[in-house]
Amino acid sequence: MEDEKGILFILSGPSGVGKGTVRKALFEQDPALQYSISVTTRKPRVGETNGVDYFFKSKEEVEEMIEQNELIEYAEYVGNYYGTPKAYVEETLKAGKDVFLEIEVQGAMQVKKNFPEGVFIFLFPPSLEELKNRIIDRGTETENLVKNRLLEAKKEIDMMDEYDYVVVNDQVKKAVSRIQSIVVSEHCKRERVSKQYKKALGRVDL
Ligand SMILES: Nc1ncnc2c1ncn2[C@@H]1O[C@H](COP(=O)(O)OP(=O)(O)OP(=O)(O)O)[C@@H](O)[C@H]1O
Ligand SMILES: Nc1nc2c(ncn2[C@@H]2O[C@H](COP(=O)(O)O)[C@@H](O)[C@H]2O)c(=O)[nH]1
Repeated sequence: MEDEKGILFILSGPSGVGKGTVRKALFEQDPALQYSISVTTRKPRVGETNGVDYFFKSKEEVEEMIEQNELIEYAEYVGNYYGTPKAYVEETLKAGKDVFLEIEVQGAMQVKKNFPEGVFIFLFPPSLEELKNRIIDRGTETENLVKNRLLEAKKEIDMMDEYDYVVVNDQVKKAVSRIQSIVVSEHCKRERVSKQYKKALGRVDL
């Protein structure tokens, strides 16, 4: 279906649940999927690259992007701005490719207003204890930031009913397989109603 638009998938869930890990594993399996790189005012972590993990920006630069309406959504999360550049998402969907956003819940709720046709997936931890251990073991946050992220996590989990799908990340492989099923299912749904698909059937004399 070449001139069909791609599907926008929104993957969210609390910090440390494994969104990045699962998304990277999913993309290894399906290189056709496209990742929307966010802007952030957070400082890069060891091993993170500008233009790969994030576009690292100053507060003023992100505020200018907000002012110029260049972001689909943005949020202030634990002291930093995070946002999704509009142009990349719109152009990639228009080109018929599926786009994944990996964003927190406040931002996801803004996307829901502007892209109600998006597919909203909430990644869920096996337990809060496991979530805490994953953030601590990642070793990227100070004790205070771990605490703040866990406080946000509780609020985020309260919003999970707003999502189309909830996927438990007990094991990365299983979570990837569940998301792959969602991607396939959403494509089937749209092909079923696609005018082009009906046209492609052609006519036959009975
Ligand atoms: N299924 C899993 N089982 C055990 N550990 C996991 C699993 N998924 C991810 N992890 C680990 O949990 C930690 C957090 O994962 P990751 O950074 O992908 O989370 P995230 O949701 O993207 O976090 P953030 O929102 O803070 O960026 C990492 O150290 C990762 O290796
Ligand atoms: N609303 C948005 N949230 C985003 C975006 N990009 C990432 N995120 C989320 O922020 C938190 C913290 O990320 P971290 O890299 O500092 O651990 C996490 O939940 C990310 O998914 C975005 O563009 N908009």
